[in-house]
Amino acid sequence: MSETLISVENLSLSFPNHPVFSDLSFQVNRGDFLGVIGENGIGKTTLVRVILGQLHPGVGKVIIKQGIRIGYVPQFRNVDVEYPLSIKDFVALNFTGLKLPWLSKKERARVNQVIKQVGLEQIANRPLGLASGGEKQKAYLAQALINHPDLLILDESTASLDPNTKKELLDVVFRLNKTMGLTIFFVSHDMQMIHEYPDHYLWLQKGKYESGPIADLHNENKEGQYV
Ligand SMILES: Nc1ncnc2c1ncn2[C@@H]1O[C@H](COP(=O)(O)OP(=O)(O)OP(=O)(O)O)[C@@H](O)[C@H]1O
Repeated sequence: MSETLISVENLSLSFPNHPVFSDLSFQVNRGDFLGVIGENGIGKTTLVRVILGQLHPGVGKVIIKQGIRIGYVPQFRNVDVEYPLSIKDFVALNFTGLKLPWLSKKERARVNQVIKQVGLEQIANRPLGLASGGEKQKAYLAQALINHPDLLILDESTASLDPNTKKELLDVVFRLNKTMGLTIFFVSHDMQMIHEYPDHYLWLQKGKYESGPIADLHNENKEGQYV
C-alpha cells in the first residue's frame, strides 16, 4: 500500500460571491506524478495555496502527511540581468538565505549535487541574470530540491518556456520521479504535457472535476481547448 502524502476530502471553497471548489476529493500517494489541469481562473493556484497551508478550506478536509517536506517551483519570472548571484549561490539561498557565503562542506556538496541533478553543472558559476529562461527555471528547480523534499509542486513552471525547453525541464522532473520516487504535483494548462509526463491527472472544471490514471484522460479531451 502506498503512503498517502495529500488527502483532500470533500473540499469546498469560495471567495466572496465566487465559488471555486465544490466537493473536491483526491489523494496524492508517494511516488505519484500528478498532473493538475484546468483553464485559466479555474482554481489551480488556489489549490496549491490550500496545500501549502496559506488558505484554509471552507468545508472539507485537507490532510498533509505530517513531517513531509514540500519543494515549490513557481511560475517563470524573469530575473534582471544585473542580478548579482551566481546560479550556485542562488540555489544555496534555500538553505537559510542568510548564510552565504559561509556554507558548510556538507551544504556545498548538496548544492553541487542538485545542480548536477538538473544539469546545470557547466554553468553553475554564471550569474543567474545571464542564464536563459530554461536555465533559470532549472535553477529554481534545483533550489526547490535542496532540502530533500518528499513532494515537489510545480505551479505552471513551464508556462512561458518554448516547447523544447519545457520538455527539457519536464524530462529532469520525470527522471527525479522515476529514479528517486520524488512525488510530483504538476500544475499546467498544457494538455499535451499532461498526457506526456504524469501518471495521474486531476482536471478541474467549472463546478466539477475528473481524476484518475492518465490512460483515462480521453483523447477527445486532448483535442479540447487546452491543446
Ligand atoms: N484572494 C482572492 N480573493 C478573491 N478571488 C480570488 C482570490 N484568489 C483567487 N481568486 C479568484 O479565484 C479564481 C481562481 O483563481 P486561481 O488563481 O486559483 O486560478 P488558476 O486556475 O490558477 O488560474 P491561471 O491558470 O490563470 O493561473 C479566479 O477567478 C481568481 O480571480
